[in-house]
Amino acid sequence: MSDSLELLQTQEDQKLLIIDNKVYDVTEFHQEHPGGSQVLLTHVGKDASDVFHAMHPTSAYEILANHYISDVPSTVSTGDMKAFAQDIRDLRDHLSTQDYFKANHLYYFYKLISTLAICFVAMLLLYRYGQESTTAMVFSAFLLGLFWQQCGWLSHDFGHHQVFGNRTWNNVALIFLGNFCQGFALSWWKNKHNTHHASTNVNGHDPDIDTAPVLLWDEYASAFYYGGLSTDTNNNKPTTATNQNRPSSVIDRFMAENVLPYQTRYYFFVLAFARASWALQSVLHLLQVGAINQSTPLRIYEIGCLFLHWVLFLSATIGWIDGVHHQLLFVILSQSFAGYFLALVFALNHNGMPVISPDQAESMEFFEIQVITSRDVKMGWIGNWFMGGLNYQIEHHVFPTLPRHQLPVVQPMVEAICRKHRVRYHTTSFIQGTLESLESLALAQKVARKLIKKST
Ligand code: HEM
Repeated sequence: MSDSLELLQTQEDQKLLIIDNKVYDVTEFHQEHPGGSQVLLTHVGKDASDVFHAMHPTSAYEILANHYISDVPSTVSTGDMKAFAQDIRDLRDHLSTQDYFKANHLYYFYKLISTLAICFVAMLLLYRYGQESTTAMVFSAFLLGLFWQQCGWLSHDFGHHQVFGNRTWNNVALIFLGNFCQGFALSWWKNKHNTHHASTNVNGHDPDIDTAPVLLWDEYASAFYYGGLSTDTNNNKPTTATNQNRPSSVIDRFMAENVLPYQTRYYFFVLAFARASWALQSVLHLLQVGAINQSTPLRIYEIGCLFLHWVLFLSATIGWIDGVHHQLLFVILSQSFAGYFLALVFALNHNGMPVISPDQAESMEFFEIQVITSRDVKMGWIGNWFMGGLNYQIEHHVFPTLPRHQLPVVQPMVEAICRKHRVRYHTTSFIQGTLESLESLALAQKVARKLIKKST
């Protein structure tokens, strides 16, 4: 791969990438890229073949042709990993010809109706008993939290275009489930989530592991965060793709000295705020940046759905619950339940799995990175339902557009290829996976304690 990439060392501002042994110039295109500029920039200067095939419909191939500039000789990274990646590509082609990528619409109809039914029961309870029974109000908050979580998984499927062949319909469903039902601005999520898929667990590029100053997930993050603090004083803070705008402030230092060295103690407490914090970030993103490269009707629909969500949620809370204390309790409980239901699953997907430096990522195959940084979790049917199929995280990362109901079918095929090529394929239980995440927090915390001692 490195031989090919030398061809990409050109004029300073030119942005080139390789797809299927052809060089493309995206210097101007990246700003109008329909998936957003950020995600495309993660692969400038690299071989983007597999990530391109994983994320695009056939219509994108026509646009690609407009940016072609030259061919490169066919040389790829190490022999073993080249063979591994080729086996995964062959499997993808096989699955595609056998229609595995075509969703069962009946399955998704059932998912939609059963998910909306949870909301209906939650609202009915609140409407009928919200004024007289605290237990009913608490149970309603629990169900609403569960509804938001399930909506999250369903919008995730539409967001990856797993359901409809027509991408506009996927976006329409995504915005209904995400913005209207769940209260998240989906443009924010799409941009963040697709960047996460393009550079999973790559330090400084994957926004999902950039959670400082609240949590540090690995020793790189600790070293970077504490290193940044010491260079701050010289106004010389290092920057990466995801943290360019991170403020350097008294708060950072306070967190570094008094909070982050104890992160394992407050980890479970902080999960309660996960949903509220994501919702707030997403609304702010929509107001500041706007919906990414979408048509005007979709933008209006996105903003309108989000506005309606919060108006209806607050109206039901104020109208159907007696007294400010109970109203406040309902808001806090419903947001916290959803926070736990979402974050406990997210933490299992990649936290505690290897974190890769950008230099290492350069010399690795896309599929190799996806497999070794993801974790599958063995669950029964209730667990599968609760985790929304994300417990097949490895298969989802290898084939993001594969419909959820196909993940268990494809799982043994992906595992067999990994075993054949001795690529680490990690499967574990819910509890063991959570303990692994905690261990990585503990390690990062240990490093943080050493670094803060050094800097004082
Ligand atoms: C010259 C190269 C590229 C071209 C011409 C291109 C073109 C496109 C087009 C046309 C779409 C819209 C597809 C649709 O919804 O109809 C799209 C979406 C997208 N692209 Fe690219 N792309 C390029 C490179 C990349 C690279 C390198 C990445 C990842 C690193 C990437 C990631 C995405 C993502 C995540 C989406 C959003 C899919 C969604 O709607 O969820 N693209 N791209």
